[in-house]
Amino acid sequence: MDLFESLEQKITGKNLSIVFPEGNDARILGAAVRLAAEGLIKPVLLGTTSEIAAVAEAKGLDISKLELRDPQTDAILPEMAQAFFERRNGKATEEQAQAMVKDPNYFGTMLVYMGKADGMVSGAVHSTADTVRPALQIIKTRPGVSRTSGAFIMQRGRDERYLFADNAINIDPDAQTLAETAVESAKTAKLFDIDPKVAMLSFSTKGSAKAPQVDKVIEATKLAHELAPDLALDGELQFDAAFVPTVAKLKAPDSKVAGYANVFIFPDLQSGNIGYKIAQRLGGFEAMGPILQGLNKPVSDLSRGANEEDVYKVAIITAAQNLIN
Ligand SMILES: CC(C)(COP(=O)(O)OP(=O)(O)OC[C@H]1O[C@@H](n2cnc3c(N)ncnc32)[C@H](O)[C@@H]1OP(=O)(O)O)[C@@H](O)C(=O)NCCC(=O)NCCS
Ligand SMILES: CC(=O)OP(=O)(O)O
Repeated sequence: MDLFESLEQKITGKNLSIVFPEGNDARILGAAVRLAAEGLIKPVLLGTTSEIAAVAEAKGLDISKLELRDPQTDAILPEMAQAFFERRNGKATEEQAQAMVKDPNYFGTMLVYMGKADGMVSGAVHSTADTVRPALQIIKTRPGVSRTSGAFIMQRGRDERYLFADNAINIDPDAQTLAETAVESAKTAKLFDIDPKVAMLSFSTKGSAKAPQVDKVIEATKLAHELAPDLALDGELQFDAAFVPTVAKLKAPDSKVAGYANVFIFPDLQSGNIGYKIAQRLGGFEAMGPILQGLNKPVSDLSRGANEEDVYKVAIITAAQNLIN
């Protein structure tokens, strides 16, 4: 079955609502109208109603099925500011809380935190840092996960599909963060009908190079095995050893994962972010994400290079994350 047919089946009838803080962006508006018309999710768009209406009119879109909320004037603001103040627990004053919840990314994140929406999709206009920081501060990670990470589903054609992580969040992850990223990525992969075989990537395969950066991946592999003993996972592996069976036979002949990996864990954000964009722009893969993993509730960032179709797909993925979290 096609990936999106499968995800759509999973969310149909669940009446899940997704909040879009960038409500007056034409790509967001187009995707939201389509999602509502197809009855897949209930979109909640943030922004000034007149501005959203003007963009919709210019695009010829009917926004009658969308819920619009203005973070500057919404009646929930006092209750939200109090909930924010309590959640920040000494890290914001009451005055700061009242001001911060008017920011669309904070307002949207608070709707999710307060159970008024089932997920949030932002980042078509805002940077990753501005998009995800409210989620890190308010929604926070699930028990057992100390750091959230960002994954991409990489798809080419109908059936060729891999999961890459972390391509978005942790700049220089330590071994524990890498291990958690690997375990969370395997869970995310299952949502996309990938039977996970996880490769811990490096510039070294099984001791072929010596460096502190390699030691980190070796340690992360050990920790990941401890966290998830039944998971098919191996490292440290170069990408060719992880992916190409003939190379795997030469470089890692005893590995059950090498040559057949479909979940790739990058050792740092330089390699991860560069790696996914090369596969996307040179390799012809569609890159869906970044999907934030390990949070208590689903929040997704978008690349600022995203188009309307990307927004549509990331919203469906975000809604579907409710079913694994
Ligand atoms: C994600 C990112 C914005 C966090 O940076 P930051 O806001 O400066 O982080 P801080 O250390 O000030 O932490 C802010 C809060 O988030 C939490 N946090 C930070 N990183 C976290 C992570 N990976 N997982 C969970 N929580 C995290 C901190 O614990 C802190 O919480 P607190 O305020 O309740 O104590 C930063 O790591 C970043 O810029 N990453 C790269 C993003 C990027 O540009 N990617 C490329 C394009 S996709
Ligand atoms: C994920 C990512 O790289 O986002 P952006 O292109 O917006 O920096």
